[in-house]
Amino acid sequence: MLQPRLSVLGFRSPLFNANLFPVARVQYYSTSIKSFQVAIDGPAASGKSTTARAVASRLGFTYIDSGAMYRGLTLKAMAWNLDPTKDAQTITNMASQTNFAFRTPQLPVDQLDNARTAITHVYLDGVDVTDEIRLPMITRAVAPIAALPSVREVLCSKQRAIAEGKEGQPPPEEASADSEYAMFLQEKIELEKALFTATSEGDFAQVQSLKDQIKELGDLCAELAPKDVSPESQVPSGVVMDGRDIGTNVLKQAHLKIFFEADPLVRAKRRLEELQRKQSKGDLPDLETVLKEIEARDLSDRTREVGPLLKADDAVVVDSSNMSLEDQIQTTEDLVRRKMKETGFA
Ligand SMILES: Nc1ncnc2c1ncn2[C@@H]1O[C@H](COP(=O)(O)OP(=O)(O)O)[C@@H](O)[C@H]1O
Ligand SMILES: Nc1ccn([C@@H]2O[C@H](COP(=O)(O)OP(=O)(O)O)[C@@H](O)[C@H]2O)c(=O)n1
Repeated sequence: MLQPRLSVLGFRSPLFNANLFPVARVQYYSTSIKSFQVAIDGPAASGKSTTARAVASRLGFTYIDSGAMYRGLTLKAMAWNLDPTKDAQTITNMASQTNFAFRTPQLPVDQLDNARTAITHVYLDGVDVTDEIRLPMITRAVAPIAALPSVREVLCSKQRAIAEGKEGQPPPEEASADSEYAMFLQEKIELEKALFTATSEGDFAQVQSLKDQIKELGDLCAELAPKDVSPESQVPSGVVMDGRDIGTNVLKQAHLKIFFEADPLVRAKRRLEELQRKQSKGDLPDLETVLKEIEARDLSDRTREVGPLLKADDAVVVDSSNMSLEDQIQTTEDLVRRKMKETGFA
């Protein structure tokens, strides 16, 4: 059973937009505009997200972090005290009903420091969960949820929709809190927070009552959500998506596929350095623990039946064990630019 320890999860300021409840949206898609697609896969801490984000930023492409979606769903499942061995269907329904969105701030693209420290904001139903989804308890719990075939089906289809610009628009930076819709949404988020606390305290009467209220408010918000979007402008000129099964499954037709490799010990050292950078105080694991966790997650990711971590036959392998981050980014950017020329995109 997943243990929630939910008191540490604090939702931050809610932001609002038209895309929080996709059921209420009117959508018009253009099929004539096609993006250049780059699929990046590889094991944990091989440099996928840092490189993918930097390259996307240099090329003006959209970056999609598929792992953040599995992490986000894990966060939500833990908040509702769900167990992947027993509650697969509920977790799958939760995945379908969740709106996932990203925002990567545009930073000067030539500075390596920016590449190292840049973050992509991740929104679950309009709520910024960027920090919460990186908590070690989420990292430890994500693999069994990501192994559920029905969950993968839902999230992979959402990932394709985001790549095509049909979903995943982030909430506006300036939230407009004056509409009735925004007011109800704010209330719903407050109740979600109360639900986290009630679940962690085992107050089951309160949990049930909160769930009922959240459901009612959710229905109301879905009705009131602004329905007009202009999807034509949402189709990105290019996308870089990273994960485990992007080249083999999600974006099988990607124009370029890259598979990052790196020695497990090198990856563990990088992850530990990252933890040290982010977390100046508190309990830091030792190198051996980080290495063990990385190896366990790699094994689970490589051996699951659906969507395993696998190099696509047509993927270019980049082993970054002895590469600086700068070299890894430059090598990837060069591969993308070359392929864009070959395929008539540049
Ligand atoms: N080639 C590299 N050299 C040194 N550090 C790297 C390199 N690639 C990535 N890193 C660092 O390693 C850590 C893990 O990289 P990340 O992009 O999060 O990996 P992934 O997305 O594959 O899990 C980050 O702190 C990143 O800055
Ligand atoms: N396309 C993907 C991406 C991530 N995942 C799962 O989500 C977990 C977290 O992905 P991540 O990319 O955030 O992980 P890190 O490599 O950054 O540690 C992975 O260990 C996989 O179990 C997946 O199954 N398929």
